[in-house]
Amino acid sequence: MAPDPLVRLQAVSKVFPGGIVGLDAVDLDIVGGEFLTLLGPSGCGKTTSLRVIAGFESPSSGKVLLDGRDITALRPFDRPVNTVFQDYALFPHMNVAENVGFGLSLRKLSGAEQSKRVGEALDMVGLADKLNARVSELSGGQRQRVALARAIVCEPRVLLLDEPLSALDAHLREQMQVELKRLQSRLGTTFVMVTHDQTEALSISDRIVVMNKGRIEQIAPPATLYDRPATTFVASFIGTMNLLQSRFVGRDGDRLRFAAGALPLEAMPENGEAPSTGAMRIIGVRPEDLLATTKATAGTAPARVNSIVFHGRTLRLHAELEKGAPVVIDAPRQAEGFQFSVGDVAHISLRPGANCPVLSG
Ligand SMILES: Nc1ncnc2c1ncn2[C@@H]1O[C@H](COP(=O)(O)OP(=O)(O)OP(=O)(O)O)[C@@H](O)[C@H]1O
Repeated sequence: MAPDPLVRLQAVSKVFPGGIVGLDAVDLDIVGGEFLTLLGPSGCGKTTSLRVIAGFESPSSGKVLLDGRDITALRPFDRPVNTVFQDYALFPHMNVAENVGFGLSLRKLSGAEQSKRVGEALDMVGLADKLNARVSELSGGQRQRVALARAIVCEPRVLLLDEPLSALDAHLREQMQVELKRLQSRLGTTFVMVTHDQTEALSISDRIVVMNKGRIEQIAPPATLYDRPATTFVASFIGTMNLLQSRFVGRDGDRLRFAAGALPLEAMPENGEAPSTGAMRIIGVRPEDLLATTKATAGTAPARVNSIVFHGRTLRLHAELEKGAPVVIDAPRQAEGFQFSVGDVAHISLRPGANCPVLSG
């Protein structure tokens, strides 16, 4: 049985003035202690979801529950929830300790207790030696850490993070991803993060919620989302996925067998159900699950190479199958006999053992 959720969004909709739908009947269970990421393109409803949990936005309909209690009408400051904003929202005229202690000073804690907790929070984010520094003297990464310390010092049940790393350069961002995950594990606090960066979501989260147009497309751990996306939207949003139209031709043990032109495809059964024979379906195939050879053999499909892009250990071929269907293949640079040029015909086949999901919608 699934554990009781810490936070539950129950049929939450948000319609903004002018009839703009921010959220459309969203049901979401957030488990205590997990690192959950809301991922999706601009305008899909990520920030609105976060603001509804924080209490900055009230739903047009539906409920927000915390530990089974209805908190929909509770004001933000009465919720055991804290938010780290994209721009950090630090007070420039205060030093680091004052910024971190600000939330505590609103509570009735002794001065000694406040200093102890500020010290501990700064220690957690590796800034114990910057207690008296001015915010203006800090680097972007250090400001980010101060914002985190300020959010965790009040020991919220849920920490909400709205694109917390977007202001950092790529290198620092990757380092902070590791730190953020480590901090979350140490605290055991539930983190809910918004990002539109799929690499960030995949590397940091226990579970990812993929959103599209105010709705949830799929909720799953990173590997499941990558290996078994449920819909064409998720498949195209997470990594690169070839979407091949294919006709179901029958079963082969556990595998479903499809034919896409001359390229035979195996796919995973969806919920154990096979489509009816002859039905056209969309199959997702990762670029690394396709092989390209110079010679045609049984089971290969010809594709004209339109471009070749250097990707480090692999070369990415952008090619066109018969009838103009685009296909992307990642080929190891060292592959024996790898000698394609733009304009060549590559003969494409499925890597033996590759698992390709059958996608809906
Ligand atoms: N205060 C508002 N008034 C009117 N429309 C709004 C308001 N806030 C959000 N919206 C609309 O609701 C939809 C969802 O917005 P939201 O900010 O949640 O998206 P998002 O996924 O966080 O996007 P981004 O990645 O660009 O921040 C969008 O169409 C947006 O224009």
